[in-house]
Amino acid sequence: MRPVGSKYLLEEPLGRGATGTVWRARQRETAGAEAAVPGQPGETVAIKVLKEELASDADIVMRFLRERSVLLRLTHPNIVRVRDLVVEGELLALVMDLIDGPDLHRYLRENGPFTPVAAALLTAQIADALAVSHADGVVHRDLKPANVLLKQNGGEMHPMLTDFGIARLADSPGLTRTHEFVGTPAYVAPESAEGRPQTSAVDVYGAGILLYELVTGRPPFSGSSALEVLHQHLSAEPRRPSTVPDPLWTVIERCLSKDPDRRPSAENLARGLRVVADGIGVHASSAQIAAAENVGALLAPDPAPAAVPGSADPTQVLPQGAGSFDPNAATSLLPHTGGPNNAADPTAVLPNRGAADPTAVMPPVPPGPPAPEEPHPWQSQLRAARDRNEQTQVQYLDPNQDPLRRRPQRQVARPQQQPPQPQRRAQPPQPQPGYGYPQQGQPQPQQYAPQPRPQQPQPQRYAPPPPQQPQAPQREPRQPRQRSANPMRIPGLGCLKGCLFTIIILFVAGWLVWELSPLQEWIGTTKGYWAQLSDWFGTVTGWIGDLGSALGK
Ligand SMILES: Nc1ncnc2c1ncn2[C@@H]1O[C@H](COP(=O)(O)OP(=O)(O)OP(=O)(O)O)[C@@H](O)[C@H]1O
Repeated sequence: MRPVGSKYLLEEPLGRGATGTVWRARQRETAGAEAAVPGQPGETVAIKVLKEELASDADIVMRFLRERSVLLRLTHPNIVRVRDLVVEGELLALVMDLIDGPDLHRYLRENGPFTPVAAALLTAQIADALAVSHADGVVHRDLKPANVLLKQNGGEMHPMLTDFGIARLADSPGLTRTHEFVGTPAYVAPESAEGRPQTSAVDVYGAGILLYELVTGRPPFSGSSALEVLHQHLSAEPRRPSTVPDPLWTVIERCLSKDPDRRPSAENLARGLRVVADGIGVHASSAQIAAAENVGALLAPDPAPAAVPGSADPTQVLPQGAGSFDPNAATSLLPHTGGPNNAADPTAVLPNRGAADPTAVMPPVPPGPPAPEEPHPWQSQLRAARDRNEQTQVQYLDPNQDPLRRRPQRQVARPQQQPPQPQRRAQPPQPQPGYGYPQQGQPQPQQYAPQPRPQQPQPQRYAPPPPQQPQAPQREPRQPRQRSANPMRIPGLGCLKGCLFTIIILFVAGWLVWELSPLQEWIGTTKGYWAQLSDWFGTVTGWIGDLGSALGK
């Protein structure tokens, strides 16, 4: 079991998509105030761990953080609730409610098409969810059966729309800087394929495709390549199956209109579908049947559709050759350069000169790409989020501020240990402001920033400790020691040397006394010491007298 942040433990993978892997996970402890749902220890959740290539893209990480509030605030009975966002090192994860049930793509594959009534009622609930998110300015942009989870409520199935905001994340400049488009070919609205301005009407188009697929078992447009599918979205009309009642077909046709302004708003779509469901059921009254036949009048477009910022580029052209496409796979990932298509993967990425910034409601990205070496404006927020989620951090602490080092105050307080400091500080500053020795009272960002950028605070908590080597040349050269060349300081060595010296002196003195004094004779004759001394004195005196008389002659 792998921890995600300090609050969650991944238990087993539930499924894998283009943008990441969804895991069943368990809450270890209650999440903090930054989570929309704090949760209880032991609670089971679903966690979507975004792919490494997304998590390592700075733009996507920033977008993820910016969209935190959007993702966390979207609540509706038909929207899978996002409980928390985790940023941990290079890992980005969305913590969601765990939905017990299959996704709609799998359900369709295993059980075949829905009845028209069931399809209308199920799509009406999805339209409810879209209406709420569109009112909040959020466009899903990747509506497809795989993103609808079927929650089992007793015998009933309750559709829950998921992956809000994920298409917007994947469509970050980090992935689209080579002009790609993010989407799933079978569900892409014509204006998205063409790179025209996109609005919430793209979700209504996706709902129309989904509705068609629910009643027929397959999406309306298919082909041998993604490009072929996209061309059909642009120019082909959907073929009407004989099993689809007139009123339902009216709704599908309006949703699949090439002109986004002709598509109903999500709210009107939900209302229209319920009227249709009532009118085509076996117990429908004549009034309900008549209302269903007039459903077209209910399908008014949205007067103020939510826009997808940055999606307007009339110069958009379709890619030249986008690889093969498996129409039976509900999802597909197309390479950025339009190479071969891997039909097993979900969300498609196709060349597109528009769709650069899918952020719908959050503050726009500052215009123009930042200089590569400049810190991203959101970097401090990213750092803060990472700090909050990371379990353990080793952080550098200025020795002067380390309470463990400061504790033995006796040493710090000694006045005789401080004198070299004022001398060093009095020296003129070095011409390398970024790497100066950390001094108390100076702002931290300047101490550790590799480049002097006073306006933009640098993350400092995890900056490596400032190198100490540059300080060494500033020290005063030490005077060579005069007293000893021995670099080792042995306690008591001076005392030992004094003792040895005394012993040598005593030895020499004793030897002189032994040789020059009458000591030897005295010991040999066993005389008394003073008698021997007076004999010796008499001998010396006599010897001096003889010497004097000899000199006098
Ligand atoms: N909240 C959830 N609770 C339970 N299962 C989930 C949850 N979210 C996703 N899953 C399961 O995980 C699988 C993978 O989900 P994911 O959203 O990554 O796939 P996808 O929609 O096919 O791909 P993508 O959206 O990335 O293009 C889904 O098939 C679904 O069954």
